[in-house]
Amino acid sequence: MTGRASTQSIDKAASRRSWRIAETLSKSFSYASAGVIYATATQRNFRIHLGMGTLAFVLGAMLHVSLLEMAVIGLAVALVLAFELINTALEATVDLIVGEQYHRLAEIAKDCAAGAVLVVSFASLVVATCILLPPLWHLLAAKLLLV
Ligand SMILES: Nc1ncnc2c1ncn2[C@@H]1O[C@H](COP(=O)(O)OP(=O)(O)OP(=O)(O)O)[C@@H](O)[C@H]1O
Repeated sequence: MTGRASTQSIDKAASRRSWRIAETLSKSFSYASAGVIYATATQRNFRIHLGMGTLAFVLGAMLHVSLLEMAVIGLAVALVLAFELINTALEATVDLIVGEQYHRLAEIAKDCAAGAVLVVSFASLVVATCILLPPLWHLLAAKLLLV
């Protein structure tokens, strides 16, 4: 079997097992948007990260950081939000499998997924601080010296 033929047969097998499939690109986009809307509506941490990300963008704009620095902040914020979405997906999958029962492996899976979010959140905070703190410090120092 060629590579393409085997990919097609895997796709067919996967679609047979799915309750619903995205037949068009626009439907695929709308299902993905539904995931983001769900996380925003139900996940407190997602909302906190969204707020922090917005704050970083506003600060960046106010401090006139370069376009490249804004792009780095954007990537850092997107990374945290994407990890939060994956964490939410994993939590839902674990709950689907074990329900309300305690299972040590469910605990490990959820704790590790939350740990992954913590690691990227911390790294993104360091990145944003490295970019925003020097100009913020200059601005505050200039204001204090003028007073
Ligand atoms: N079925 C389970 N078996 C064992 N431990 C579990 C189970 N479900 C949850 N836990 C434990 O409870 C913690 C919180 O689980 P929960 O599903 O509420 O995640 P959460 O608080 O929504 O996580 P996050 O803050 O990352 O969104 C998990 O990190 C895990 O330690």
